[in-house]
Amino acid sequence: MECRRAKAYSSSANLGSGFDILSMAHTAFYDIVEIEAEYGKELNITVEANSNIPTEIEKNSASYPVKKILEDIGISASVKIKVIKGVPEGLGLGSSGASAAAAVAAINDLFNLNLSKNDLVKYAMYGEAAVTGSPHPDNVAASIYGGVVSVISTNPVKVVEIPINYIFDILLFVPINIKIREKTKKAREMLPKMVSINDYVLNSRSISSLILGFVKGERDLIRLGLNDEIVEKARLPLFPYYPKIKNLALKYNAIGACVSGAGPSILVLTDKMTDENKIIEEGVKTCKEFNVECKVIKAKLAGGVLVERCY
Ligand SMILES: Nc1ncnc2c1ncn2[C@@H]1O[C@H](COP(=O)(O)OP(=O)(O)O)[C@@H](O)[C@H]1O
Ligand SMILES: N[C@@H](CCOP(=O)(O)O)C(=O)O
Repeated sequence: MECRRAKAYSSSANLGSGFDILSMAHTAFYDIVEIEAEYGKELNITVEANSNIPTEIEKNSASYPVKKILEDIGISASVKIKVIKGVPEGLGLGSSGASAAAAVAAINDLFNLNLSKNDLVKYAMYGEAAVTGSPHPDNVAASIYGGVVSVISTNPVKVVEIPINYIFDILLFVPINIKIREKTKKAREMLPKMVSINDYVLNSRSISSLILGFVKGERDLIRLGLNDEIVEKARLPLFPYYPKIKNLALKYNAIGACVSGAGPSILVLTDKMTDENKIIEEGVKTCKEFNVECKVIKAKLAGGVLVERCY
């Protein structure tokens, strides 16, 4: 039996106004997916996990993309998938996406499929569909590519890595006593069907400012770009402490702050001009005011998914 082990990092999607477009992989957490397989008469997949995630093939974000790949290519095999969760679920840290990213990379290597990174993203999106009902591409793109990515097309999938020319650190406020079942699915249902032209223009300005800020290495543009008028506002009941945390992050000169994915975690970008200690101290107090216990995780940008043989 051949076996591959893949490691994929957590991610923060959206980055303000880049809903379903932008995402950043970070070293805060990672998932490991191990896949063992041998050719057989028919396709048979089993999945086990070290946490309480669904183990039905079509409901787990690691196994569903594997099934899709093997069916499309026409491979009959007996496949055992082991998901070792490191990314906590339902906190806006791309947990389902990290498993999906690791799973597609492992199966690609195991069967020598030579799928491109964009193909891996395409299949990993089935993992998000399995979990939220909609195949959002941003988290899986970041976990597969690493760094900061922009998904500029989904049909066909095309992901662009954004060159980062400004050095920053990452702080994540992660609420540890909030558990919302099917959080991203619910958060997507909160979104408006129509947006005003005014909000559309403001968001377009923000996204262009953020991308240009990263590329040109200009702090002010990144700060201006980390804003959103549409998605974060519609979802505010999921993270009522966010405006206060964002205000104090800006007060203590963070580069900027936004909701991490669909929340409830908050992403703060910092640099040497930032008073990180104050942000952490006052941010944790702010969470408490809302009866939320926040753990603060310091992280850096992470690389893309890695695959090795299991021994
Ligand atoms: N392999 C997996 N890893 C993490 N969550 C999974 C996985 N498979 C299914 N799920 C389900 O997906 C949900 C978490 O995904 P989601 O709501 O998108 O949050 P997030 O991606 O922010 O962690 C949970 O309900 C979890 O049970
Ligand atoms: N673009 C998606 C991102 C969801 O990220 P998650 O980490 O919260 O699952 C959305 O905003 O719905």
